[in-house]
Amino acid sequence: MLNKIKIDSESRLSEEQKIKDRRRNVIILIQRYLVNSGYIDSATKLGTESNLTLNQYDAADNMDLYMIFCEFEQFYEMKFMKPPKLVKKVDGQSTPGLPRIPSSGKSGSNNSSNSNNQNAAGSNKKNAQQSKEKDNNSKDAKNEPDSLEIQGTGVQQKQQNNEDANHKDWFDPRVLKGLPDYSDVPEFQQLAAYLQRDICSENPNVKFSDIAGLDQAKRLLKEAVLVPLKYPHFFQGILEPWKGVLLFGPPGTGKTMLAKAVATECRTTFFNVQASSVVSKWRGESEKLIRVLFDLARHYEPSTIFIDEMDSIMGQRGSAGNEHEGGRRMKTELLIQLDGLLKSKKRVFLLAASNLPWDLDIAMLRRLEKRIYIPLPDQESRESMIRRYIPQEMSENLNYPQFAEALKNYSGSDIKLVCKEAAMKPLRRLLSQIEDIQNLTSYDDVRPGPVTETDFAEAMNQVKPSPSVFENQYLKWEKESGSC
Ligand SMILES: Nc1ncnc2c1ncn2[C@@H]1O[C@H](COP(=O)(O)OP(=O)(O)OP(=O)(O)O)[C@@H](O)[C@H]1O
Repeated sequence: MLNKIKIDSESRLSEEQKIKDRRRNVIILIQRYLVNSGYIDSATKLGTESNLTLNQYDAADNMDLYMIFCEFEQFYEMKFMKPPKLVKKVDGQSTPGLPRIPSSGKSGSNNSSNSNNQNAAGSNKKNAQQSKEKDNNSKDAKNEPDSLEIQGTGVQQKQQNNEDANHKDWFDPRVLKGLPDYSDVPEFQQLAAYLQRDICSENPNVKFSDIAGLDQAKRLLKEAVLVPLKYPHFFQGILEPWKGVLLFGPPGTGKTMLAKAVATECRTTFFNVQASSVVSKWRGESEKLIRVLFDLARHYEPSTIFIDEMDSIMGQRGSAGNEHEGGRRMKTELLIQLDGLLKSKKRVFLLAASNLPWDLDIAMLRRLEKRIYIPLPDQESRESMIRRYIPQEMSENLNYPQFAEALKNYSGSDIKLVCKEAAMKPLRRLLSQIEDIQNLTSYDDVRPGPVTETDFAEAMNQVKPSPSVFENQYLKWEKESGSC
């Protein structure tokens, strides 16, 4: 026993020593870089402030910071097929936790004293370094906007700084963290790799503002995920954020879009699970898959798990006498995982969607704390969808309110189909004219004509609304079991 304590203590000390050495090395390498670049004052100040000077230690032969950066860039590019983002633009305002360096006054005088102290050799080297850095910076600037951020720790900070930034690369840095260690269970490793590849999606790039209407659902989802991530200290005790939300309603009304908007705007890692395909693909293994799914979501927190068609895996237990044993085990595992989620402090959020909420298992329903009805779009939402898909400049005086009224009972995805069909009509007319024109050398100035009222009316006749026989049933269920 004593021996074990001694070994543990020695290994802890050795780990601590390694960390100290690493920090010392970083300071020394920075000082050497500053001196070589002619920033003598800054190097001296750093030496004084850190109590570490180049008289005590110096960079080893053939070792300098610039070279380390180059090698890191090469390694990263080889591994991820793109250059790393090492620095990011800031807005010049204060950033939480980081003291800002004044941009004038003191630093200006530093610069001038710097120049006094520079020797010729240092100055030459500095110019060479600066031009090399300029090349690199301009290369970086093209690849803006995100910084290299590992583990998604600065979620709130990134939200403030990059609200309008292009979200293209936001997901990759978190994945840099690698998969959890399943070396003792290779089977789980395989499942984790599958989940990461096929289910853990890149930035879905849907904003709440892309979704027409559904204001109450948007408000609630923001309250459940976005606000607690931004202001975690308000959401303690009884105000713990919601962990499980059910979106129910007819098909094609924007449930998946809402889930994607949550993931995009809250910058959470997004796991998009199509329940029926998981069950058929992983028959017999699906309970393990559920376990690894929640493991991964915790690992890459903050995360959103979206399970579509929840009723296909969480139908009432035992109701179908011939229920598959594997299916039963999977349901149980899902309930266990949800219990864990509700108790844990990890920022993992489950969003489930169902067209048949009355078929859901009661135990499951109890764990989905909020149940929100996503109805067919109202007049205003229908009009805004038509305007988005066929904007005024594409149409010939379309009477938008009138067509929105005529599309009552159409879902969002039905409306999209109608608009697509209507927009195809002028294109078809154009294509048939092009076929008749001999010797057409350039298509550059050839454009389809506007969408006319007749085009739209014909498209409406062609695309019928998907039958929504359950509308009354949804309302009844919302009255009895909804919660928002
Ligand atoms: N409220 C909406 N605003 C804008 N577009 C919408 C809206 N609702 C639906 N759509 C359009 O319909 C398509 C399908 O929507 P979505 O996949 O979110 O529906 P869903 O409710 O998840 O359907 P299902 O229940 O069949 O999975 C979207 O890609 C979008 O183009």
